[in-house]
Amino acid sequence: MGRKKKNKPPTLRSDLAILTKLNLNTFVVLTNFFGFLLGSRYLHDGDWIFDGWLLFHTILGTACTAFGSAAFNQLMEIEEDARMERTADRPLPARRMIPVNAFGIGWALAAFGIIHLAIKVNPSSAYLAAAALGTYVFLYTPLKRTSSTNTLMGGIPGAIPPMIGWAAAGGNVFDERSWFLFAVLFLWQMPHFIAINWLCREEYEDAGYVMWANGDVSGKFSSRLSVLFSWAIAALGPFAYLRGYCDLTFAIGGTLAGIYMVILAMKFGKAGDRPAARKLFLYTLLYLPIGLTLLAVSWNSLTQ
Ligand code: HEM
Ligand SMILES: CC(C)=CCC/C(C)=C/CC/C(C)=C/COP(=O)(O)OP(=O)(O)O
Repeated sequence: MGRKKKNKPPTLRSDLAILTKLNLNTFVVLTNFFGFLLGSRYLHDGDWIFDGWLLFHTILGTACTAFGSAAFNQLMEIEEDARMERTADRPLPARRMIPVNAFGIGWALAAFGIIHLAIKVNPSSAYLAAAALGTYVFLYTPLKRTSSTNTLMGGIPGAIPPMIGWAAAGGNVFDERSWFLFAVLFLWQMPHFIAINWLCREEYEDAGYVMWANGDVSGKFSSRLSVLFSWAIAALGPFAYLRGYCDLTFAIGGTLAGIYMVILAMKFGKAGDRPAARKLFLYTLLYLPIGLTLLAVSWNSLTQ
């Protein structure tokens, strides 16, 4: 997310990509897309045909809201970001962008995103996007300075985008399947972040953040937590199958993909070193497209 190696001189374009956390939010859009796909398949006899324009408006609105929320998050953490090597070269701490400009960009993007969803998609998708922005900016971001529960709270905005997609496709937000999508993303974020958190723990400590990995030199605590959440991820396969959400493809494939995460989390605990933690982090990034694709091909429709 931040630029660590200064291979190329920063440009306005690269600074905007950092301010909006383009890489991370590309994945957010991916989960949004899968939510839409699963909602459409569920409501339309398992058909792969869906409304392309509705999908376009959903992705545009969600992406802009997420980009705007990233700018607000960075506006609130200028001093902390300046103290961490990973984030020191972001445009605000590096003073290449003045806060008022970032504020304007954040406002314009977030307001456009939410209003666009409300007008072009539906009110529930707009409410969900506003809830994601609110929990990210007003709950998670300030909590990083005071409580390690911040990671659980950060899981909330990260898990809402697939629900936005589901609701945009016409799915009921309160349907158990919509909450299942929330659970997939919520659980996934834990090993994903625990690995990064451990890798950057000294920086987080120096910046004054209260995180799970603070003081965990051996990595044992971080590993135990990631093993626990990875087992929960593996259990999503049988759970979805038994609830009738999907067929055996995700039941088996999703479970195996989750078990591999358990193995990597255990190996990280044994080795307690950076390569093992990095492997776990990279695998979490791989799991997401694999797990969501398996879920999409496996997904049952309302009439099945
Ligand atoms: C509790 C929630 C989350 C936290 C605290 C978190 C934190 C982070 C951090 C600190 C990095 C940067 C690693 C680095 O600079 O080397 C990162 C990378 C990444 N995260 Fe997350 N993340 C969370 C949720 C998500 C979600 C919901 C997604 C998307 C679905 C996501 C996708 C990514 C991707 C694609 C990267 C790698 C790209 C990059 O480093 O720019 N994360 N995450
Ligand atoms: C529609 C909408 C608003 C979606 C929001 C999706 C979203 C951005 C989720 C946030 C996930 C998260 C807590 C990332 C870590 O941020 P961090 O700020 O701790 O990372 P950093 O240390 O790199 O700044």
